[in-house]
Amino acid sequence: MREFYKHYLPYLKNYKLKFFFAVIGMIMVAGGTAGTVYIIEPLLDDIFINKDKDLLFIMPFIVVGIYAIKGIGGYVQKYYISFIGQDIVRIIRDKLLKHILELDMSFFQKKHGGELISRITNDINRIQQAVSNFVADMIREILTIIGLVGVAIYQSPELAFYGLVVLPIAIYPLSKLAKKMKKLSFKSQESISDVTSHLSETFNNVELIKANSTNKIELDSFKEHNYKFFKITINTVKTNSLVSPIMEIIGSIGFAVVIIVGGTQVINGELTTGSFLSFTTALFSLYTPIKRLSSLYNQMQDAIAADIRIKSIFAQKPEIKSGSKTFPTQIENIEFKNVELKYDDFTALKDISFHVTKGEKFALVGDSGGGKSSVINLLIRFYDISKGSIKYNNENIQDINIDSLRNNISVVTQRVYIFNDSVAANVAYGYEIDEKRVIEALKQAHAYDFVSDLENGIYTKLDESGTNLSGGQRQRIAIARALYKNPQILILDEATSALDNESESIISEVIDDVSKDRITFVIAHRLSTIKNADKIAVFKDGNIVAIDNEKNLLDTCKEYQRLYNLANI
Ligand SMILES: Nc1ncnc2c1ncn2[C@@H]1O[C@H](COP(=O)(O)OP(=O)(O)OP(=O)(O)O)[C@@H](O)[C@H]1O
Repeated sequence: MREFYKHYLPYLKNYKLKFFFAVIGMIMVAGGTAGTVYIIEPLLDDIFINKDKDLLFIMPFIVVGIYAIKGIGGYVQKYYISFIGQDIVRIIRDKLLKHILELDMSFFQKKHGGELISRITNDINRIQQAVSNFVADMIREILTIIGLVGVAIYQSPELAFYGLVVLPIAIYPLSKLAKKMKKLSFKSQESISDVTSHLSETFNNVELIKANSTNKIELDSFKEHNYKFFKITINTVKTNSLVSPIMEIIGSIGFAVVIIVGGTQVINGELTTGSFLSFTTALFSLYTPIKRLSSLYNQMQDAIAADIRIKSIFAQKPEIKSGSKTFPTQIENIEFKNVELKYDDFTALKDISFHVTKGEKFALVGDSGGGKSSVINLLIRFYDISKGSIKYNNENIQDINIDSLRNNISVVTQRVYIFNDSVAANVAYGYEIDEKRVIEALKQAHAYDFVSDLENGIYTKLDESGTNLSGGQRQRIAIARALYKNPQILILDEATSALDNESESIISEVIDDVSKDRITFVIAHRLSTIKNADKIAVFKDGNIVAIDNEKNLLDTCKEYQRLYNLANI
């Protein structure tokens, strides 16, 4: 718990004034509660027994006054504490997403999107309870306890001793429950993360699920996760609900002793009825804040578990470090020299060497899994090499600033991302919209014809999943987006695979056109797309078996001949 607050206390420091108001509110609530208990004594002894008429008319005002103080205090405390908690959570959420987005691609390959969503939403919500409400509730309950104990001791120190001495007995079972709660909290957070992951996977693959009629399989597997979460939640409720009966049973023992001792004192005239009643009410009222404190402690375990999960993400650091040099203003050449790439223990690229100069189109072909996309991963520095070197104009890739590198490269893949925004915003993604340039890019990508037929032209809103466009149209929007950036390096990774033959041949011409003053990499299974490439690298099992133009490869490279024959069957 100390660790937890060490982590969040610095955040609380920014809210000193708000916290001060909240504490005033808490003091008003605690004072009000103690006051309601205290007034029982004058109510009974002075008004009912001594028949004090003056007090009879003052008392209703006092009662209303005390409750007003308690009510206003409660409101002030709740508002400021919620404000602090929600604001801290907002800041942590932003920080967590910023941190996650800076992590390496390898992190995202290993983590489910759903799990990450669960961390940013569910786990952080659990922390919100702890950083504000729990602190506030704890302070308020402790102040209330102090107030009530004060009243009890004031009325009768001896009875207070008998009434309160039983409390330590409760500590053992309650601490056992707290330990159990901590374990359950971990399980519960893992389980809700499974539920979220499953949901996100289901919605991402809804096409596949519907096309294969696997609704039932998906639903059954979801039901399993969902039921597991339910069971853990019920276990949590069971554990948490034990706090109350334990406290009450132990409390009743103290009360029984008080009845005997206090009752005797009242009968013998050593204690007034009012004092006795005021005391017993204080004692009764005392069990509620103590019960709440213990329950809060249990819920705190939930927040600690969430905090540990969140910290484990904050502890992840990107291994790919940005260099300090800016990307060359004019790219002249790119060189791979004896490059090796490992994904954990698996060597995906072995001894890769090639050289590309400005204006060239460099094609990568080969069987699936040959290593083509891995070369792209290296070009944009999603991964670092384990051997060899990659140079842009004789500058080592590791020395170049990553943002500046990526700002100069456009990648179009088979998987097209369309954002829930206008065509123009989709094309200019990441940059200011310049209407002229948007239209120019759309024209270059042969997309302007169908875009200008849309209801609002380039300002037509597109669906997030791009469902109001055909596959080929989406692909052309993606190509326009890549061209809008006017990149020095253009990478097309199976970018024409969704296009029909006619569109594909148009796009092939576009590629020829736009590749003149930059370096273009093209991966294509359809060899017709890359027939004009200046160099074609033939990949097999992580190696390049030959690099040449199509004519020479057809004459000399058996692997290329095999691919060519397969493509033309
Ligand atoms: N992130 C990754 N983690 C681990 N292994 C990977 C990763 N990405 C690719 N691989 C493995 O590296 C090898 C090369 O993959 P790569 O995607 O580069 O092939 P490719 O030639 O582009 O294939 P395709 O034509 O199917 O896209 C494959 O065996 C693949 O399983």
